[in-house]
Amino acid sequence: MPQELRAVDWTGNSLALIDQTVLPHRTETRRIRDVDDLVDAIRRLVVRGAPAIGAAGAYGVALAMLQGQREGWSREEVLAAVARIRAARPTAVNLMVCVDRVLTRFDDGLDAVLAEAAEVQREDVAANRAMGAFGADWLLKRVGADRPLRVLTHCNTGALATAGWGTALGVIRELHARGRLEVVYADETRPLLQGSRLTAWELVQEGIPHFVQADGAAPGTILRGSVDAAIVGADRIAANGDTANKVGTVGVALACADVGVPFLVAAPTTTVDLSTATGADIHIELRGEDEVLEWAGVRTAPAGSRGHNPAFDVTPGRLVTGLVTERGVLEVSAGELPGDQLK
Ligand SMILES: CSC[C@@H](O)[C@@H](O)C(=O)COP(=O)(O)O
Repeated sequence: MPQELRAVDWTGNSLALIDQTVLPHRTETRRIRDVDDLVDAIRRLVVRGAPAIGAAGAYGVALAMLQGQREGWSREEVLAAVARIRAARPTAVNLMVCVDRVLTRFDDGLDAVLAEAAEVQREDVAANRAMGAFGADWLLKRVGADRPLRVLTHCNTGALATAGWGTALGVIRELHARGRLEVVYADETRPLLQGSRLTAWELVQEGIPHFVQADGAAPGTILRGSVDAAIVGADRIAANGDTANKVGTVGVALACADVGVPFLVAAPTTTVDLSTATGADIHIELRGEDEVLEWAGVRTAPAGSRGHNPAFDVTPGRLVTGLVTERGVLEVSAGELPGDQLK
């Protein structure tokens, strides 16, 4: 993928989002000018991935201000619209953190808000680049093999999921750039296929060798010894290291722990939520039943079945071998995260 690709971009008076619901078959950009359309885009995963929805939320403050100017909203109405953006999805803490950060410039006017949102975006790309280097260094040392590595990843954590480059996929891209990557096992990521549609698309753009596999294949692939490390992203990391990420992640972590394969979480410090004590306190988004009862809009489960569709699961901190942030790698399985190193 060309590095310039931006999942979230500000055009001057609107937000341009690459529509991730139609990839990889079509590359289309949605122009968003209204708060309702942004909330809908976040909920339907037109824009998705914790850092990318953080960036969209940051620009969403400017969007609400502009819509407020056009439609004569009061200050309270603009702030209520911002609150709706902030609550569009509950699990990824980046959305709340980025909206709150940009809101601190609200009283300084639109230009100040836009400058802060642009800074959120710039810092995210820089954090991803740093994580790529730290994660690759750590993995090569930890695995200690003098051959290229075979890594497994779950969901999509690349340029599409961030302001640019990627978190876990950024580490993978860095390994590839260093000539130290043999192959990626990309879990397809049921039910919305972020792995087979989005990660595989990014890997094809980058010329990175990969297999797409069913989520159910992941533990077996790890137990067979075909994987040197698993690398995933995160939507929220609690103070004790418990990590919410796309549903299916915890099975990967359990298999890695069983065979002693490193399980690495790559996430910027904006994903770390020290005010949430443990994973049990993380609000896990429950999505519509149809996403699991249907396939491409056609009902597959029998009439009478109910669907259970949590979008995320929580991997206990004890199963996380290392947490890569823009500051370096923390080995977290020993217990509580050292908060002073993360904020
Ligand atoms: C760098 S993205 C990290 C996480 O946000 C990612 O792994 C994930 O779970 C995304 O879920 P999604 O529902 O597609 O927004």
